[in-house]
Amino acid sequence: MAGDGCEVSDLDQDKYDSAENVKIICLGDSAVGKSKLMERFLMDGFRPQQLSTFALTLYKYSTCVDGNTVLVDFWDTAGQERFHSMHASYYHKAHACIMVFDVQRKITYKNLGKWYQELREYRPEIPCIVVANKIDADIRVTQKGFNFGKKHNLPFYFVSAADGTNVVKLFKDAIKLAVSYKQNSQDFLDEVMRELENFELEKQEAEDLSEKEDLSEDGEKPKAV
Ligand SMILES: Nc1nc2c(ncn2[C@@H]2O[C@H](COP(=O)(O)OP(=O)(O)OP(=O)(O)O)[C@@H](O)[C@H]2O)c(=O)[nH]1
Ligand SMILES: [Mg+2]
Repeated sequence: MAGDGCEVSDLDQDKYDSAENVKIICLGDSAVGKSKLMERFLMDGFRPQQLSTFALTLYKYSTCVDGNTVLVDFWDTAGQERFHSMHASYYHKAHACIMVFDVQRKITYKNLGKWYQELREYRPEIPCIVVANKIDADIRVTQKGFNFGKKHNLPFYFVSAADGTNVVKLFKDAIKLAVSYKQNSQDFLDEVMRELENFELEKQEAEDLSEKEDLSEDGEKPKAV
């Protein structure tokens, strides 16, 4: 992405502290359609960027929420989810999560519990939307009750990356939730992290100061008369 000035800060998590940036992550078993959903939503203007070191793809998207420009980074994984565990940095400073399962494979629905548990370990309070993908394969699945959403009090959508059903709604809602989370949250972990960062800074300052004092003491030793 030459020339747009983004390359340096792409993985600079501090940018998510600024008001206009939000980070939305996607979770779920391999092959449930996470990437296809993102591609379907971003088709007109998506700019995939393969960062092989981190094995993830960032999709950048700019939109307007309540009259303000919002830059969204959608984070998509490239394979690690097969091991049912993501690197902590994937969750770090995320503002919303889209959690996907495949209506054709029961196991991917069963595994939502594991994904949700891991999500909550890192991000106890961010909004999370549960998504039943591939409904085009058999529309009758929409008659079924999938209780995971209800059980955890999470919004639930039937979607299809293949024919586009509900995809725009899903992503627009996810962005709104991410922005409102960012504006209103008093996420306990965020607070703790901020406190810890301040604490580290203060500690460092104190150490620097005492080093200086030691030095000046050395330099001003009373001379023997
Ligand atoms: N019928 C149908 N197939 C879909 C749909 N979405 C994705 N697929 C297919 O499912 C397969 C997996 O889709 P991906 O988007 O690559 O899945 P993923 O979750 O990103 O998989 P990993 O990157 O391995 O974690 C592909 O063959 C897609 O064509 C859908 O809505 N309907
Ligand atoms: Mg993928």
